[in-house]
Amino acid sequence: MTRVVLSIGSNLGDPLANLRSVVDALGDRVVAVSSVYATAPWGGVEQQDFLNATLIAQDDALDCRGWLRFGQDLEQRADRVRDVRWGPRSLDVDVVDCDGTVSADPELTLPHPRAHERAFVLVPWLEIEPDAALTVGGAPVVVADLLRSLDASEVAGVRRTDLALVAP
Ligand SMILES: Nc1ncnc2c1ncn2[C@@H]1O[C@H](COP(=O)(O)OP(=O)(O)OP(=O)(O)O)[C@@H](O)[C@H]1O
Ligand SMILES: Nc1nc2c(c(=O)[nH]1)N=C(CO)CN2
Repeated sequence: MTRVVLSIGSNLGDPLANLRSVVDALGDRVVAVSSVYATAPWGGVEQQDFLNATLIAQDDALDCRGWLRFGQDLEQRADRVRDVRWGPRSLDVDVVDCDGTVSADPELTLPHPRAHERAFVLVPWLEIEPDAALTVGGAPVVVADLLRSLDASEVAGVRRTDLALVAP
């Protein structure tokens, strides 16, 4: 049994439908789904705002690599084109955490190497797991503390919408 934290995002096509496709594919493996947040683009590329959410899921058979492939398969199904780094995309599925595993493998770095810098990941995560912690630089850090140390303007760029993903 593995328990993962997934960050999902979209700013192309029908972003809400793209996010819903992940919840649908997970089915009863969903443990918790955050609200959907409209977020200002992170990373310096000028583009449309994103919709983002964070999910917790568990599965008896999938290992951490299996979760990576699961996400990549859904990205492909959403016709994701790999073009500009940190640019527009129909669907991005990132493995933020997988059972607390720490790995520097470039194909699957755990925890996700940039999750701790991203309010669009941490704010929704905190909503569904208020005592969440993430390993940063080899030590566990409480997500609420990570958020406090992020640039206030980035946090201010995260706006909760009244759209909600409904878990099955
Ligand atoms: N924890 C992880 N979750 C998802 N992909 C990862 C992870 N660690 C490494 N990768 C690798 O990152 C590669 C690039 O992923 P992707 O195209 O989604 O990056 P990106 O969304 O542009 O940027 P970022 O990784 O900063 O979110 C993938 O081929 C994947 O193998
Ligand atoms: N707000 C926001 N910004 C981003 C996002 C995202 O999901 N949300 N994904 C990116 C690609 O990794 C780059 N920038």
